[in-house]
Amino acid sequence: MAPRRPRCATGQPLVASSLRAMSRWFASRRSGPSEGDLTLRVGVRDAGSGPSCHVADRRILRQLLPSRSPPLITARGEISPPRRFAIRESAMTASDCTSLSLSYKRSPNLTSSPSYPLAIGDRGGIRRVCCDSEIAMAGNPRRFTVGYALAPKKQQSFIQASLVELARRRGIDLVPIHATRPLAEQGPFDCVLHKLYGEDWKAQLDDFATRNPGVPIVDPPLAIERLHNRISMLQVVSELEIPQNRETFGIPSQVVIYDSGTLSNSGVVGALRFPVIAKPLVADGSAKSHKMSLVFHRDALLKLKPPLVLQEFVNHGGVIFKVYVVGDYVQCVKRKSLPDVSEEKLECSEGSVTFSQVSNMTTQDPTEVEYYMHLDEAEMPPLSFVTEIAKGLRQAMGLCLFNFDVIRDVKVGNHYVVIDINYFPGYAKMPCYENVLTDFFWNIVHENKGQDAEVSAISSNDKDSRLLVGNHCKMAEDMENDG
Ligand SMILES: Nc1ncnc2c1ncn2[C@@H]1O[C@H](COP(=O)(O)OP(=O)(O)OP(=O)(O)O)[C@@H](O)[C@H]1O
Ligand SMILES: O=P(O)(O)O[C@H]1[C@H](O)[C@@H](O)[C@H](OP(=O)(O)O)[C@@H](OP(=O)(O)O)[C@H]1O
Repeated sequence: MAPRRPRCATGQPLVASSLRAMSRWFASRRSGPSEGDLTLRVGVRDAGSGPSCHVADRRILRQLLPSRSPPLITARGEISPPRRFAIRESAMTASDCTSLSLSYKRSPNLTSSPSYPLAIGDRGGIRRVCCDSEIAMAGNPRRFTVGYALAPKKQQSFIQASLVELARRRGIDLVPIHATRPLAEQGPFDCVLHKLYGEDWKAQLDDFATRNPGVPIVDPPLAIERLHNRISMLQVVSELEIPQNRETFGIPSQVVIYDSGTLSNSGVVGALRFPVIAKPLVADGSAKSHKMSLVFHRDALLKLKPPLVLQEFVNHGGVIFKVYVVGDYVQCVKRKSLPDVSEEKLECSEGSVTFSQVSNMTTQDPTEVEYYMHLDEAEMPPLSFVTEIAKGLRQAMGLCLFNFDVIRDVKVGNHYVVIDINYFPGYAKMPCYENVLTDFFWNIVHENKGQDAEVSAISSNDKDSRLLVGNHCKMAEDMENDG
């Protein structure tokens, strides 16, 4: 049975359930295209407030997304950065002049076809659901090819059938690039996605970029390289100029050690508070680069092998927050991390212990199981806060695909410490990764197509779209003005 028309009476909060009801109802109408590059937008308009703003609360949209099957809803509804999100469940109520709209369209560079408003409210509150469609797509839509060059393990985890299928349905073919054959002989591609290293690969990408100046390479090797050194990696965080209010952030105190002699130099290591974590200076994804030591006392430093970074260990309650960034999309998840080190433990622990890739480890030790039971209860950092950091990092680094690891200093409570940034992390572990990545590819190839044709592919409603300039992604300027 088709859902009943949703209503929200005057004075009621605009809650997720209203939107969910609307979306179910919308889906049941079958009044528009059911395939192709569909974009769902949820808008809210109040009398006199001018153009409708997009609904904003990610929690609302998140609840909408899993309840709908693609392609009717895409994560496109989540495009706005949270600070622009005007509607909060508790902050706004329906009034007689409030209207909610759901719209879908096929392509951002088609002009709007007439909308057909569907009146749904006969008493106050939400008056109408408007379906604005752009269905005047002539003939077969053009298909796009995204070539990917990934190491076998990465390919296996990232290129899931579900991703390939969703992208295919939206007109994007994901095609492997064979590292054993010259890149110039492969293609054509509308975008090249890669996580391969080495001088030969870099030279091939350079050559490809020269021959195909309009084809985005995600991401530029030079920008990625910054993340291969743990000092330059975190330097970018300390250079961010973001107003810090309720929550603050920074990086751990650290020193870089290039030779063994320096490990006994009080002038260099004397300022560090123990315990410290010794991390290989190079972070190139090799097993060696993940091998670390938690060092309790200064004399245990002497057996370490430079080049490395000594970083003060920050007690953080055994929880790490991983913030995944995909262009302008940001998602934060929590994982387990190293447990805190108390003063007592510090005193009775000898030397150092080694560890590797803690956040990906499964827990078997029963005492650990107990310790990590509270992971679920750990409070997440505000999404708006991590999103601001993500946006700052994205712009500063010129990267679209990365995640960063943040811990909360238990001594301070609202101070966060960024400890690691990874290029092209394990996105398949991220909920809804297929939708997020497909939207990302879609935006890249379509925005790029628009640029090629010297046509602004960004409609006045698409202010939060990204522009691809050269091989870098950056936010559209007008986003800034839309806050
Ligand atoms: N300064 C710190 N204070 C407290 N814990 C830390 C600190 N730095 C690292 N850790 C802990 O060590 C783990 C590994 O550190 P880090 O993320 O730098 O290593 P990595 O090998 O680059 O990790 P990844 O597997 O995410 O790539 C973190 O997940 C966290 O548990
Ligand atoms: O393969 P290297 O370059 O070492 O990079 C790793 C990152 O360091 C890890 O952070 C990724 O795991 P997370 O996505 O859980 O952060 C991890 O994800 P994966 O093992 O699932 O691919 C890797 O991306």
